[in-house]
Amino acid sequence: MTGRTIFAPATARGRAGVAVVRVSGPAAGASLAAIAGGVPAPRTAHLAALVDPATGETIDRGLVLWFPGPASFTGEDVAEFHVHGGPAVISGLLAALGRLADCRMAEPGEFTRRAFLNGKLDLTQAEGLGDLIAAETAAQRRQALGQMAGGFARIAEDWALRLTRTLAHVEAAIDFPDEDLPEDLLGPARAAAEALEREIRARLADGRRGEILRDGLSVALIGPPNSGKSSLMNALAGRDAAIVSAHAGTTRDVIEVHLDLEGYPVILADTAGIRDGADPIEAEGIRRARARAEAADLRLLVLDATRPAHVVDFVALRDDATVLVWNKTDLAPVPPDGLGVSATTGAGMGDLVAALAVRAEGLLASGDAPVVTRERHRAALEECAACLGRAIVGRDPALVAEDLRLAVRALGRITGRVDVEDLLDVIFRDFCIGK
Ligand SMILES: Nc1nc2c(ncn2[C@@H]2O[C@H](COP(=O)(O)OP(=O)(O)OP(=O)(O)O)[C@@H](O)[C@H]2O)c(=O)[nH]1
Ligand SMILES: [K+]
Ligand SMILES: [Mg+2]
Repeated sequence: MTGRTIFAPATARGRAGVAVVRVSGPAAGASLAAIAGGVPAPRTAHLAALVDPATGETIDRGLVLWFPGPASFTGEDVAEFHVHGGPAVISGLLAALGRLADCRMAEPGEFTRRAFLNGKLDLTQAEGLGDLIAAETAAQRRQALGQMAGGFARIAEDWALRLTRTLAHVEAAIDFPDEDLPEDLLGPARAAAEALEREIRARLADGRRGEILRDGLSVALIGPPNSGKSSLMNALAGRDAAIVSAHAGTTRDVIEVHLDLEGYPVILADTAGIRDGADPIEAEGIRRARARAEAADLRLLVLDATRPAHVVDFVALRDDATVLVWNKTDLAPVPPDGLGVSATTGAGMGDLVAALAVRAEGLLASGDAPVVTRERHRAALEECAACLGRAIVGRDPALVAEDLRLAVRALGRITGRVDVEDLLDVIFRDFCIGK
């Protein structure tokens, strides 16, 4: 498959009122001429009969749009075909496009890749776009939009520019070693590196809120057998996701449901009841329950209100990230601490959801500040901070310069468009003007 012009459905597979097929590349205009009988005015919807040039058969009547580059999503010439969203219409259009010169099906992500290569967006914005398409809750959508707007990219690029200035000063002094003592020279650079390292470390100490929001907050239901963990999960999910029975030791595998908790995404996990003396299969379930509880961002310790003495068996599992929930309050009063609910009658469920939402907000809300949303960002910032740490204690100007250079490179990888040498050129040009 060759061809510099790519095409692909922009909408999901299946039957739909409308499907959009996008074409990007040098032959995008030619594809409109060949199939829609002409190229409409830029950025204006135009109704046309869409004809397969190979057979002369009409595929559909639909809207076509023309976005000449560089003012398009990819920065290239782009054509859009808005057709009826039936499988035969789409396959007919794709087949017609595939027979045109220079045209081929796009690889996954290729439109966005071209947009990146043409400087339409940086890597964090491309990731934000992916996150927006995957967003299931309002908080995820807000975070993705913030990242698409370039908030995090601006911070990373500002840091990279500051750091490159510092590097330029160190390098300039290395080139003129007689003018200054290394100590005088490295003092300001060290101070700048220290300030930046502090800023980066502060960003990293964010409780991973951006990453957790992307993935969903992991909440585990734990407790003794038969306290009603599965009943509670079903009540929260609004469906029979897990088996409920009066038999102690019903749940063995970890069962997950996805919830939208007032805009925050939650992955709720039901687990095996924890007790001693279980058979080997149940014991494996209990091992999985403990592992999930440990990995969770938040735990709901579910106890049976008719058995308040159970609370002493679970003191070791209680911490700041654990909410105590007394279930079966339709049978017994709520013991002193914790939230009372009844999975059977629904009593207290509203309060439980509200309490969970408050916890989720505390863990995930970031105000409007851009945050680290991926391990990739975190790894780059960690590496940058580590390089700065070395530069701060370094005594040899050449080695300090090298560490600063590596620190800028690490920042540059976040957006994928910072080049140390380019930045240095700009900065040294300023130096010359000043001298
Ligand atoms: N009266 C009453 N019974 C409940 C309530 N919640 C659960 N039950 C009953 O308690 C029993 C155990 O419920 P499950 O949801 O299976 O409990 P579990 O904690 O998941 O149990 P394991 O998976 O065995 O650890 C079932 O008979 C439920 O019908 C409640 O709020 N009130
Ligand atoms: K049970
Ligand atoms: Mg269960």
